[in-house]
Amino acid sequence: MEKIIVRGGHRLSGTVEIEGAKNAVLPILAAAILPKKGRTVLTNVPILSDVYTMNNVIRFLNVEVGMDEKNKAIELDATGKLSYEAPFKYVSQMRASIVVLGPLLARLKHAKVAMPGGCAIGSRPIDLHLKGMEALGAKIEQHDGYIEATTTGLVGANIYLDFPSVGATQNIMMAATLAKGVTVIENVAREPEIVDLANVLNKMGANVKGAGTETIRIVGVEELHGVEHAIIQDRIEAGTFMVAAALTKGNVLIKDAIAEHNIPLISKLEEMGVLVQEEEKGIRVIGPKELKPIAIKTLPYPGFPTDMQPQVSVLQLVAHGTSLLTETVFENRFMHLEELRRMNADFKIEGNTVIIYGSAKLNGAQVAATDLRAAAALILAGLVARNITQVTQLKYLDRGYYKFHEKLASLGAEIKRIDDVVEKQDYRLMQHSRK
Ligand SMILES: CC(=O)N[C@H]1[C@@H](OP(=O)(O)OP(=O)(O)OC[C@H]2O[C@@H](n3ccc(=O)[nH]c3=O)[C@H](O)[C@@H]2O)O[C@H](CO)[C@@H](O)[C@@H]1O
Ligand SMILES: C=C(OP(=O)(O)O)C(=O)O
Repeated sequence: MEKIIVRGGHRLSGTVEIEGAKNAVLPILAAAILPKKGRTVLTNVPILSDVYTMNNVIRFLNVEVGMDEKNKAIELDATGKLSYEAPFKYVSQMRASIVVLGPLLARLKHAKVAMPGGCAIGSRPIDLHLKGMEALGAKIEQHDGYIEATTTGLVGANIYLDFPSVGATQNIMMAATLAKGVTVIENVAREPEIVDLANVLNKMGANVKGAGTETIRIVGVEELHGVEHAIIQDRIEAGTFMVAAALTKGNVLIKDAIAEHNIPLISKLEEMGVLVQEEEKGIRVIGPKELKPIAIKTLPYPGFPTDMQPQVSVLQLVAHGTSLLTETVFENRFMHLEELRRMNADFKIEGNTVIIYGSAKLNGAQVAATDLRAAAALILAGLVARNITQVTQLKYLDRGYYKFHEKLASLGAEIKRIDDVVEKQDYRLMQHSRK
């Protein structure tokens, strides 16, 4: 079994580089289904297991996909005859695969996509995606664990989303690019990743306006063409390193991080006493001697991101005083805290709020990640825990972080990633280095 072993107590310092955003590249790979002409070349692509999974999904649909890991680029060609079915085998590995529904429907008038199901952070229905497709004129049937959508031709419509779902906004936006007439989607998600997708679609020849605001207006076009595009920086990876710096009383420059994408996080870090400076080369984060407690409530963008909630909960655990953490986006995103209890965390869950008692003297323990950001949170806790923390279930970490332990090690953390074969030897080495 692979695990990350970390010995706490080291201040992080130096410069760290951030990858392209997972949550931007995944829908953009789905968008590469749309162009009937030309190749699409994506750069600044993060090398993550989710990206390989999405590549497999669209390869199965007969899109040609060439991944160039060295240059962090992907070349895509969807000009051949495409297939309309995204099977369970791939969709079950990653919920985000549901965003192929809209592009397939737009391009082929037919899509059959396995139901993605929920995950460890809660039930994750897709009713808003389907409502949008139906409004555009698709007939939806659900059978044998699949959603089958057919249309004689999508037609623009006015759509109001009951909740600003990121995936539903992306799916409807992509479907509407090739629909006849005008589509207006209200109460849409406003995340930077939505804006990145809209930029790609517009480069492809679509007419999408308003991305980043509450209303998106799309005028359908006849066809789209391939483009070149560099994926935006990952604000959640950047945020995770900001937390690492704050937690370890460190001084870290997060290179090329975009402050505007992380305003709620930065403002909460400042409230805790962390110094956050925008510099020419990125964002510098300097941790204080003592963190102050804070109240946090997750919300759709531009509110505090749910994808930073587990990491920030570790700051709250060690802050001096009682903090509150309210999760409003997902119904079950506190599982990392139960693992952190093994490390001496003290908190009480009341509905969707956690009372975090703070001033924790975290102790190293063996803990297991339950999802992607839980994995990051447990490793962060290990950075400030006494003795050794061992984190397993790294498949979750690899979904969203590239060389996480190497980046932390380059900043001064005592951290290793090992498998069973070298485990005993490396573990002994770490024990030894302590003496
Ligand atoms: C690949 C990707 O970009 N993933 C992000 C995306 O996920 P994802 O697109 O799945 O998240 P959504 O914004 O759709 O989901 C947010 C909430 O809306 C609910 N909902 C969603 C769709 C729907 O049809 N019906 C419904 O009720 C979900 O159950 C959840 O409670 O946004 C989330 C919220 O910022 C992030 O945590 C994920 O990292
Ligand atoms: C929840 C996340 O991703 P996904 O929607 O892909 O599960 C995440 O990135 O934290």
